[in-house]
Amino acid sequence: MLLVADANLPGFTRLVDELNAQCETALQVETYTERQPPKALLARADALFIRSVTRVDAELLAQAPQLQWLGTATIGTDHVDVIALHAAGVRFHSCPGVNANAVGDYVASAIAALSLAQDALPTGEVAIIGAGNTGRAAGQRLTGLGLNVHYYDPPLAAAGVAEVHADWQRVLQSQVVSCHVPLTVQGEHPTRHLFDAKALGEFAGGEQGKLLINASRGPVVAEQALAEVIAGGAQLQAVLDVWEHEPATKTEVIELLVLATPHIAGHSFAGKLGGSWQLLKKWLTDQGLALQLPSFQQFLQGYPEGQAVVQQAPDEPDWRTLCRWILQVYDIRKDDQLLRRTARQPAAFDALRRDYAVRAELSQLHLQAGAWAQTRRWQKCLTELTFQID
Ligand SMILES: NC(=O)c1ccc[n+]([C@@H]2O[C@H](COP(=O)([O-])OP(=O)(O)OC[C@H]3O[C@@H](n4cnc5c(N)ncnc54)[C@H](O)[C@@H]3O)[C@@H](O)[C@H]2O)c1
Ligand SMILES: O=C(O)[C@H](O)[C@H](O)COP(=O)(O)O
Repeated sequence: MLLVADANLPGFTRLVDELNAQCETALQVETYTERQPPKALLARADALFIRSVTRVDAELLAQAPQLQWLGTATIGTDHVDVIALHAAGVRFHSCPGVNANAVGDYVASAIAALSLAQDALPTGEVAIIGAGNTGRAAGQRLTGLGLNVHYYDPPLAAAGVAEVHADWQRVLQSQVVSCHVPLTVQGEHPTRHLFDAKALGEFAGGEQGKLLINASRGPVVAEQALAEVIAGGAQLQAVLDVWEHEPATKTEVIELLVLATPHIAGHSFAGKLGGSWQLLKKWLTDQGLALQLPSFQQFLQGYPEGQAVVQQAPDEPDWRTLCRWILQVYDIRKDDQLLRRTARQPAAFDALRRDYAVRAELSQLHLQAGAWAQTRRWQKCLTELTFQID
C-alpha cells in the first residue's frame, strides 16, 4: 500500500512508523516537494495526502489509476474538484477546524501589532465575516482584548443560529472587518469578490479609519480594487494573508498594506501537526485497520515545539501588556518583514511557506499570575485569549 504525501506534513512519516511497528505488511510512504506530485508517484499511489497548494482535478486523477483515497490537511477545499473525485470513486476528507486556533491567533496578532503602533485599540465594532471555526476563534480572541465583536453569516442566520446576523450595512459601518469564509462562486451567498470595488468603497467611505483583514482565500477580496481604494486616499488599512493569484503577489499591492503575509495564518506547529494526525486517523478508520495512533495531545507533547511558553505576570495587565504577550507568542510583523524582503517570485512565496519557522499558539502561553487573575472578569478574558494560568 503506497501513501503519497506532501513533504510539508510534519509528523506524517513518524506516525506511519508507529503504525508500521504494529503491523506485518509495511505501509510505504513517499513524499513530494513541488505543488503537484510527480506523475511517477501518482501512477502508484493508493492514497494521497495533500496541502492546499496541490490542485486535484480530473487531469490529476487520470494520472492516478490506483488512487482510492484523498485527504487534504487543510480546512479549505477549493483546490479539490469534488465532482471529479466522486466520478473517479475516490473517497475524500478535509480537516475542518484543524488550524482555526492559528488563524484566531493571526488576527489577534494583527490587531495587537497595529494597536500598539497606533497606541489605541479599535473602539468601533468588529465584523467577523463567517462564524465558523476560524471566525469564532478570531472573534473570541478579539473579545478577550475588549473589542466589540459581531458575526455576519447569512447561511447560519437563515438556519436560525443565534448570535449571528445577515445585516450587510452593519458590516460596512464597522471599524474592523475580518474575513473567514470559504471561497465559493455559486449558491445563494457566493464569497468570490464579496469585497468588490463597491463594497470596499462603501466600507472605506467616511471619516473613521477602517481596517480590513483577509485570512480566508484571496479572491474573497478584489485585490486590484482594494489597491485602488487605498491608493485613492481612503482611510483604509488592510492586512492580507491570502492573495488573488497565489503564489503570485504584486509589489505595488503589498506596499499599500499595513501587514502582508504569505498564506501562513493557519501555520502554527500544532495546526500543521494536527493536519497530519487527523488525516491518518481518518484514513485508518476508512481502511478498517485496527492500528492505534497516539492521542493528539500525546503526539504534540512529544515535540519540544508543543511545550509551554512561560510568562511572569505578577501585576494586573493593561491592554498594551495583553498585546505584548500575544506578540511574544506569535509576532505577525516578522512574517510581514519576510514577505516584503522576498523577491516577488511565485517560487519564493512557496519557499516562505514550505520553510516556515515553527510557530507556537497563544494557548501555549502560561501566565505565572498574581491574585489579579482570579477574578471572574480576568478568568473570562484570559480564557478568551486562550492563555493558561499556572
Ligand atoms: N489563511 C489560512 O491559512 C487559512 C487557514 C484556515 C482556513 N482558511 C480559509 O478560511 C475558510 C473558513 O474557515 P473556517 O474554518 O472558518 O470554515 P467554516 O466552514 O467553519 O466556517 C465558514 C463560515 O462561513 C459562512 N459563510 C459562507 N458563505 C458566507 C457568506 N457569503 N457570508 C458570510 N458568511 C458565509 C458559513 O456559513 C460558515 O459558518 C476556509 O474555507 C479556508 O478557505 C484559511
Ligand atoms: O485552508 C486551510 O486550512 C489553510 O489555508 C491552510 O493552512 C493552507 O496552507 P497550506 O495547506 O497550503 O500549507
